[in-house]
Amino acid sequence: MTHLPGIVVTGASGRMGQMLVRTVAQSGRARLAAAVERPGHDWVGADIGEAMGGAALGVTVTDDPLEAFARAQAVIDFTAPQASVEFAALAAQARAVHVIGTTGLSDDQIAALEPAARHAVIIRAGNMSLGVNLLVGLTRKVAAALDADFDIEVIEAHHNRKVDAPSGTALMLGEAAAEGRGVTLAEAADRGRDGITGARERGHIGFSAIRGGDIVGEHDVLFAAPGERIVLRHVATDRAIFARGALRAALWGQDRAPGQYDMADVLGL
Ligand SMILES: NC(=O)c1ccc[n+]([C@@H]2O[C@H](COP(=O)([O-])OP(=O)(O)OC[C@H]3O[C@@H](n4cnc5c(N)ncnc54)[C@H](O)[C@@H]3O)[C@@H](O)[C@H]2O)c1
Ligand SMILES: O=C(O)C1=N[C@H](C(=O)O)CCC1
Repeated sequence: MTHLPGIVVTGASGRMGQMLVRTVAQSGRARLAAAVERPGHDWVGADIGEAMGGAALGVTVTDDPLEAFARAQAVIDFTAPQASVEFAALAAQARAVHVIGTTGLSDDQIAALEPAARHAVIIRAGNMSLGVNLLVGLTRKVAAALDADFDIEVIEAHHNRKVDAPSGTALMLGEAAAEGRGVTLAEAADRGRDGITGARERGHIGFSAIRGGDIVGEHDVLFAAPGERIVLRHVATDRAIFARGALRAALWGQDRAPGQYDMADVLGL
């Protein structure tokens, strides 16, 4: 029996789920303790490695999250908003670190995580990559240095299967821009322009979302003023960057005090 921390991957058949299964299994720093899918999914009962089209990994896909979480030290969860809220309560019951990559949570769903965070570690971020988390800091800094002559626009592009907009990353970047400006994103955000919108309002932070093909994730923060523009850009070309960040978070969370954390905490930014 190995003493490496056991990790459960939820949503194991998904784009991120499969990347996480490979990342954990090949890491040498953790072991894949379980793979969870929703009840009724074709993969439940199959070996996760074989279901992914490769060699058996000796881990059978289960639809019983609590039983799986109870056998592990951490849960890495890139699924869907309501599933992540439910998993937070179960992970807290099992005292497992819960790493949440799921995006698109409503304010109420985010608030619903708080009871679980009183008993266990939750690490949640709309983007787990090092590059984006550095870009968040740069965005805050540039926004603080510029006045409202610079219109701020966050432009994001993702694959055609993505269900939420703006992306979690775009919202992180928007929050950072708002913080730099000394305003709240709730008061400054301009989302979903269509039709006769009127001229752009000074001080607003705009969002645009592109969806197409297999784009992994691209984000620009545009600062546009009369006579000049600054563009801060991150381009993801491989989902492995998110999976590596999530595994790093799961290991970092071991032995931390219960509470809610983000990737800036994990990366020491
Ligand atoms: N934070 C980040 O760095 C980051 C990076 C990539 C994707 N994401 C987010 O991760 C989420 C998943 O993205 P994806 O592209 O892998 O989606 P996907 O649709 O390919 O995968 C989601 C998986 O979750 C499973 N699932 C849904 N409800 C479930 C439940 N109740 N129990 C068990 N499994 C359940 C689905 O069956 C599916 O296999 C999205 O919210 C996406 O925005 C975040
Ligand atoms: O593929 C996705 O979905 C992604 N979601 C995150 C977001 O919403 O920002 C991170 C990038 C990929």
